[in-house]
Amino acid sequence: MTLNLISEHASYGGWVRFYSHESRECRSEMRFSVYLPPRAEKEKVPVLYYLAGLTCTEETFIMKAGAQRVAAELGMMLVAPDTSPRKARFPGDDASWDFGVAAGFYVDATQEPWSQNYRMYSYVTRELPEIVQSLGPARMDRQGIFGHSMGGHGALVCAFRNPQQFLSVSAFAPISSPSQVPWGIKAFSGYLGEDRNAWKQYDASELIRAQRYARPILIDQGSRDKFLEEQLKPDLFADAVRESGSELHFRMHPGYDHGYYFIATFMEDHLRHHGRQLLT
Ligand SMILES: N[C@@H](CCC(=O)N[C@@H](CS)C(=O)NCC(=O)O)C(=O)O
Repeated sequence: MTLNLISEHASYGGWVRFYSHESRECRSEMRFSVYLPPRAEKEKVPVLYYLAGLTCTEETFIMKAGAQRVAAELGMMLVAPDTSPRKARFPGDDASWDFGVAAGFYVDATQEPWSQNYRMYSYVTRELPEIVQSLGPARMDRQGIFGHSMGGHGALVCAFRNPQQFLSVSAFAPISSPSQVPWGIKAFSGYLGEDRNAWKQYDASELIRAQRYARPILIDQGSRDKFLEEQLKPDLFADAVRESGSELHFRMHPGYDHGYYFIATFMEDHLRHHGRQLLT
């Protein structure tokens, strides 16, 4: 596999890098961004994956979330993949912003034609970590994952299904009960088909109801998020967590909306949350 360095930019004493490569799982070009903290020049560091939301790219997080300063201080590597394949094209894949291009929902699609390339779950949990390992300075025994909205859903699912791999998890405004909200129903019907049993493995509420997650889960939510009532429904997830006996730190922030001004405000708290699990 050839990794193509698209660009690099000095940042807080470390490096922001953008890469592209031919993906084994997605069978087309994929892109991701990386932040290497200064400490990575001298020793291996923990790695924290960030999954972005609908309409986002591998640039959104690294440009808007303001995570590099604290990642540099803590000595944590950041990795943010794109939200879907882009070069594999199918009819209707850009007809709406909540399905198809930039809306991969971090699942392995089973329905044609999406199943040919839309394999974001395997990409994030298997292929991307292999690539990260090949970069050199990542401690692969210290991986965490977080994300926003569709990416918050992805992060919770990846962590709950792979608790040995991802030792910490958090989310901003996640779609945490996708089987019960319009965004999730549309995506899962299209990518996974109509059998709702197949949806459970990608539904954070269903997954946590069936197991106790051993580490604290941090979720931040803005009260003025226009998607809160219809798409996010954090109460459903909180109920499921309660049933499982897991530890949820859910914070509702008055006045904040769904966007990156909200995310940037609480980014430091999330990085320190992951640092507490990973920097040991
Ligand atoms: N296009 C949508 C908004 C999509 C949206 O809010 N996307 C979120 C993730 S679900 C995001 O992070 N957008 C990128 C940004 O805010 O920079 C709309 O018209 O309401």
